[in-house]
Amino acid sequence: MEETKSRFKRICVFCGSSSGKKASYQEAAVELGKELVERRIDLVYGGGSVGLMGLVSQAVHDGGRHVLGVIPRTLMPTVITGESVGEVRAVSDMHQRKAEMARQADAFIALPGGYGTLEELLEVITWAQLGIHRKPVGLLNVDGYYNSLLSFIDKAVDEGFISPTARRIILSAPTAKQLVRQLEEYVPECDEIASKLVWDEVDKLNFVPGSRVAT
Ligand SMILES: CC(C)=CCNc1ncnc2c1ncn2[C@@H]1O[C@H](COP(=O)(O)O)[C@@H](O)[C@H]1O
Repeated sequence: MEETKSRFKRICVFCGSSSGKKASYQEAAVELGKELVERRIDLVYGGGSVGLMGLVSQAVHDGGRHVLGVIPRTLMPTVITGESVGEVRAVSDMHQRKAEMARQADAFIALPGGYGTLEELLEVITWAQLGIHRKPVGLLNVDGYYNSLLSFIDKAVDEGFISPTARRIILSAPTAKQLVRQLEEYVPECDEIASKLVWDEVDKLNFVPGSRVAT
């Protein structure tokens, strides 16, 4: 397979701890893993081997890229979340896990998933809106899984709860190849107020103003 260089060193993937009912969800998780390998991008994710999380991490590991699983100590027993491949970093709670995954990544992708995936996705979007980071965020909209979420967000824009600038934080595409290409081309727009906010070092998620990606 020919390798393509990327502006990203490591991407964080949020996805279901279940596999979903359609084979297309599972195929998309493996496809995304292979796309990261092809572009020489490492993975950070929530650890373990359950559901789509297991499929994407295995695909990246099999392709020879580094896999970092960030997992709260409580979820570490393999009877709960399964064996992790690659490096495992234990953290004390779910909040630390999200902060650590976000700190380690240059971009975020959400595959289909449930509450956990939505929560992680919406948090990094909110952080982008507040200027805590300017890393791209993409939805892998497999078989239109996220159509209703995207319609809801468009309604929130129409109703005046989300600004058009903040709407443009979320990228989406039906395939991994298209989505990663969009993430590569993403140019963050800065809300005037957010751009003036000064966040603590801890909160900043390695964002250096003026740099193309996180350092
Ligand atoms: C006790 C139990 C149900 C464990 C198995 N389940 C899990 N194992 C690992 N990470 C998870 C688990 N549930 C939620 N997460 C976190 O939330 C996301 C998946 O949640 P969900 O399946 O979409 O909602 C993942 O990205 C992960 O960071």
